[in-house]
Amino acid sequence: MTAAENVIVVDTVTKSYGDRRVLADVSFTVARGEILGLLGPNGAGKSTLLEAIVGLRSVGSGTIRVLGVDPARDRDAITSQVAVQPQAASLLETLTVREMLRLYASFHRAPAEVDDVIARLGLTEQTDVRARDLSGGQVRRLLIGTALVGRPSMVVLDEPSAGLDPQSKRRLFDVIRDIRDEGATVLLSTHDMAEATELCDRVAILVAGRIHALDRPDVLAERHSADSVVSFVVPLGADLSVVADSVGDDAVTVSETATAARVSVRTGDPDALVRLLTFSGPARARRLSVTNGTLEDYFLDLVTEHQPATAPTTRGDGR
Ligand SMILES: Nc1ncnc2c1ncn2[C@@H]1O[C@H](COP(=O)(O)OP(=O)(O)OP(=O)(O)O)[C@@H](O)[C@H]1O
Repeated sequence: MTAAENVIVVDTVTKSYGDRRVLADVSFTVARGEILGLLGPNGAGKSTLLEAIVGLRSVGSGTIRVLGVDPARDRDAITSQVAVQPQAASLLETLTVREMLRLYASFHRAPAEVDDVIARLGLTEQTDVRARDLSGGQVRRLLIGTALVGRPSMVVLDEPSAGLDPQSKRRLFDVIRDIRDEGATVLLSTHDMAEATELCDRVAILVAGRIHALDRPDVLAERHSADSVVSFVVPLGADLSVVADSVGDDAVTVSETATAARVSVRTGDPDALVRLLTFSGPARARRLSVTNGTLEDYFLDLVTEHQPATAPTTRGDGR
């Protein structure tokens, strides 16, 4: 990838509020046509970083370039090309969905077709419904529509799918993928590991103001060092000694229902355990499944390792 393709370049950025450091040596790039997800526990610095990237916050040291310009200095270039998902408060509640999107479209030189955006968001039935009469999930989709209607080169979304039902989430993922496929760059923050795994091309994990990992979600999931979990169901009272002898008592967890026992076994060699179960394990083991490390496992590893023990302080006025 050449530097020219990098839409976002963040280089050794540091930011403090008073003597409290909230971003420390943060560096990364995001390419054109890429979806980058920012993951981090509460207070990790995600919003501060997103706001700095769209020029709404200054940084202490380091540089940020978005589409080749300094976002804090060249606000016009940023506002015309970067869409930020607005807050609900910015909706005019007496306007209908179509009126609202037409209004946002009027701010741009070459906006998308409003009815097309409405259809992509799955809001066709609500086209003539006023904003104040929409459900929470519909409002959220409309807000994202206001960001998309200007056909931006880059989109910044803060927890875009929070509060959406599974079907709306799926539709939103499709919309976000579409904008990526059309060549836009998407930067989003999320607390939802499934969303990050499914949607993001790469994920940055921010803990206590530092990026501790940045890679494809499947690569990060594999970095989780813990064992796989092999699960199966056996009849109540089944003899599990051959399993316990092979992996040790501590690795075996049994939860019993009225009719059967679900057994979970942690192991570094799931293949060997599956062979054991197939050829010489407890009789009638069924519903066998193997789960490997997930992005969430690795995320929790990093948080445990790097999160300071003290709780974050409340916000001051250090903007
Ligand atoms: N204006 C401010 N003045 C002082 N401290 C601030 C200010 N804004 C944020 N902070 C502090 O900076 C740290 C990072 O906050 P930020 O909102 O960027 O985290 P976040 O990762 O977005 O958290 P969340 O997931 O809870 O939204 C927090 O400890 C927060 O209290």
